[in-house]
Amino acid sequence: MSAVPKVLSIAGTDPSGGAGIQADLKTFSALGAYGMTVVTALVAQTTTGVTGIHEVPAEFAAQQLDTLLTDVPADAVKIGMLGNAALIKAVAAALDIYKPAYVVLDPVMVAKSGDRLLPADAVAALRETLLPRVDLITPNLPEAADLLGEEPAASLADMHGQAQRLRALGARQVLLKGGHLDGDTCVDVLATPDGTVELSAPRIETTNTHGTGCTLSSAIAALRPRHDGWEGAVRAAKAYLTEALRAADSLHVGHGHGPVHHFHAIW
Ligand SMILES: Nc1ncnc2c1ncn2[C@@H]1O[C@H](COP(=O)(O)OP(=O)(O)OP(=O)(O)O)[C@@H](O)[C@H]1O
Ligand SMILES: Cc1ncc(COP(=O)(O)O)c(N)n1
Repeated sequence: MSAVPKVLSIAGTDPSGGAGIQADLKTFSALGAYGMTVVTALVAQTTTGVTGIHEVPAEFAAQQLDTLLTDVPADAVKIGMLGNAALIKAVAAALDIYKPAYVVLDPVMVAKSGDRLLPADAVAALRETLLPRVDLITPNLPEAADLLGEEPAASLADMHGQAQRLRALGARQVLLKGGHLDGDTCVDVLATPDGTVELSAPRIETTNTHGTGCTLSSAIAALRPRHDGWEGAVRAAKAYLTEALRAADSLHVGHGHGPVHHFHAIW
C-alpha cells in the first residue's frame, strides 16, 4: 500500500451532501485517504426525505467497477446503498475478481427519514450473496433485525447476542450500532473471532444526524489500512464521528435532520 490509502465507496447519492457517496468522499478527505466512487443509484433526497430513486443498471455498475479497478486497485472498499438484488450480485462478482484487502458493508435499508432504500425482497440477496464476502458489516438495530429475521435488540445484552448471530451468517466482523437505544452514551458492539466488545461514546444532543451511518462506515474503511486490526480502526472512526456530530452545530443545512460536519482547519 502507498502512504495514502486509496479508498473506494460503492453507494448512492445525496444531493444535500449529508449522506451517501457525498458523505463518504468528505470523510475520506478529512481522514487523509484518496477517495474514489462507483455510483449505484441517483437519489433525489435531502434532509427531509427521499422523493425519488433512479437506479444504475447492474451491468453499468459492473462496468464502472471494472474500468476503475483495472487501473486503480483499492486499498479498502466501503459499500453503502445497493438498491436491488442485481446490483448486490454485480458488486459481489467484482469483489471475487479484484479481492480488495478490506471491505466494509453498511447494509443500508431505510433512510433516517423512514424512506426505504432497499426493497424488503432484496434483503435475502444481501444476506446470502454479500455478507460472506465482506470483512465487516455495520448494521443499525433495525437492519440487524431484518438480516436475522428477529425483533430489534432492546438492550445491550440483546446486541451482544445479535452481533454474534450475524457473524454466524458469514460476516467475519460485525459492528452493531446502538444509536437507536436510549441513554447518555451511544454504545456499539463489535463482534470479532475473539469475542464481543462494547465501544462507547457520549451521546451528542443534536438533530443533525443525517449521514452518521455513512460517515462511520467510510471512516472505518479510510482508517483500516493505517491500523493493525479492526478494533483500532473502528474506535478511531467512532471518535471521528463523535467530533463530526459535535461540529454539526456550526452548520445549518435544510429543514429536517441536518448533516454531520466533516470539519477541516480553515486556511
Ligand atoms: N446523538 C449521537 N451522539 C453520538 N453518537 C451517535 C449519536 N447518534 C448515533 N450515534 C452513533 O452513530 C453511529 C450510527 O448510529 P445509528 O445506530 O443511529 O445507525 P444509523 O445507520 O446511522 O441509523 P439511521 O439509519 O437511523 O441513521 C453509531 O456509532 C452510533 O453509536
Ligand atoms: C444514498 C444514501 N445512502 C445512505 C443513506 C442513509 O443515511 P441516513 O440513515 O443517515 O439517512 C441515505 N440517506 N442515502
